[in-house]
Amino acid sequence: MIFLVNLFFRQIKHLSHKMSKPEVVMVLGGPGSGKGTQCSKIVEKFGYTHLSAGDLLRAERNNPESTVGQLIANYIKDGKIVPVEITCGLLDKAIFASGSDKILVDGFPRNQENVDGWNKQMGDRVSLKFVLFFSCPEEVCTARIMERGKTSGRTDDNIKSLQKRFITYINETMPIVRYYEDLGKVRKVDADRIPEEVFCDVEKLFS
Ligand SMILES: Nc1ncnc2c1ncn2[C@@H]1O[C@H](COP(=O)(O)OP(=O)(O)OP(=O)(O)O)[C@@H](O)[C@H]1O
Ligand SMILES: Nc1ccn([C@H]2C[C@H](O)[C@@H](COP(=O)(O)O)O2)c(=O)n1
Ligand SMILES: [Mg+2]
Repeated sequence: MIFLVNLFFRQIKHLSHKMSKPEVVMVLGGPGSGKGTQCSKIVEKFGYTHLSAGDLLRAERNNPESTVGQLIANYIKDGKIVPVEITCGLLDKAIFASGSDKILVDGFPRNQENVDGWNKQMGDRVSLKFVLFFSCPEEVCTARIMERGKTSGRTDDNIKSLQKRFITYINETMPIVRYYEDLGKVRKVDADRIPEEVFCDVEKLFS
């Protein structure tokens, strides 16, 4: 009898675990604020799966069979935000393919269309833990990106694209940070310090 009761509760636990929604932390901040760098550290210390919207878009752009590759290439070079159907579709696929229940969504949502598309497609299927926001002055970010551009091979790591990315960030992404702030979801971290110091604050949010 005790064996059967134990088995029953083990099955319930197993099922509820399978049915629980992946927990998502969205990671926002200006170009070069250190989103990717800090995400790698979170992965290492806390076992999250890191999905960068920019990386997923670049992979899709580089896929010769993609029907939207050229469109993505144009948007990225111009520092504009790719239509949400594409980005959210890639994130959806990657989140559920990962099988992970702890996901970092890096660089998304970047505008109101991203928020609306996400809420519609993913709102009920994942649970938003918080939005990690890296605050960093534009001139610091610019210096970092120009340095990274010497070796990154990214088509948008040049001063012309970067200026456009910053305009997009100020005009379209900052209102989204404020939207989540009003919902009490934003955890702001000063990113204008060495990576290890930034991570000292980041890890407190996950511990
Ligand atoms: N705290 C830091 N101090 C100095 N350099 C940093 C710091 N964090 C990251 N970097 C460097 O700055 C560059 C940009 O960092 P990273 O790629 O993490 O930024 P990002 O926010 O993901 O940028 P993007 O939005 O362009 O993808 C990299 O070369 C990285 O090594
Ligand atoms: N939600 C997103 C995220 C990224 N992009 C495009 C436009 C960005 O300038 C580019 C690079 O992103 P990053 O690697 O810097 O995070 O990718 C987008 O359109 N929508
Ligand atoms: Mg990045």
